[in-house]
Amino acid sequence: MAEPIRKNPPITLTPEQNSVYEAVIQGHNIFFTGSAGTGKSLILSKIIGVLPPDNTFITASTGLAACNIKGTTIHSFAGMGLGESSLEECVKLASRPAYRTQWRQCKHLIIDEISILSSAWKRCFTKCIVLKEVHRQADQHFINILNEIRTGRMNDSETKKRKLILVGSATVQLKIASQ
Ligand SMILES: Nc1ncnc2c1ncn2[C@@H]1O[C@H](COP(=O)(O)OP(=O)(O)OP(=O)(O)O)[C@@H](O)[C@H]1O
Repeated sequence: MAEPIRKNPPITLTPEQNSVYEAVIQGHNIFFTGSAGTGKSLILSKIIGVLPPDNTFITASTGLAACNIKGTTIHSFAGMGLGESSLEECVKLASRPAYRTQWRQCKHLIIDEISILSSAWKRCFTKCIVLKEVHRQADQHFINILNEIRTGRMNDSETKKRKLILVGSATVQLKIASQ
């Protein structure tokens, strides 16, 4: 007889992760971020799972990021090209029937990888949460490297250690390549 398929137990959010989830439930416009492995994707999937699909639009700033969350690009959602025209022209483009319907329907707009977009979005959120606790790996040195890559602040005195790590493990190289 075939073995029954065992499902992994659902992952419980930590208090800092839960603060993001709760803020969304409470209706905040929220920006959340954090270094690699802090659980951003996990939280996002929980949020997507709980918001009503008929009025929630899942988008990202790039096609690749959009694919990862089974969404569309923000540009495709908004219907105003790259949004580089005048305000008047953008409103006109977004008012075309297909886009007007989406905008009217939309009560929750998720934008992944939002930092890539121009900074106007920063005025839109009422809460910002930076996740600190890393769950993917316990190697603090490696975590520091990932954080430095993420913020673009490379520390010269750390370079030698970094090289040792990069040469030492193919897994690490792959992980760095994907950040
Ligand atoms: N509360 C938790 N309990 C157990 N495992 C967790 C928890 N949060 C996250 N993880 C695990 O840690 C790993 C990293 O999580 P996730 O991919 O969501 O992080 P991320 O911040 O999106 O990372 P990246 O920025 O690299 O994409 C995953 O394997 C995830 O299942």
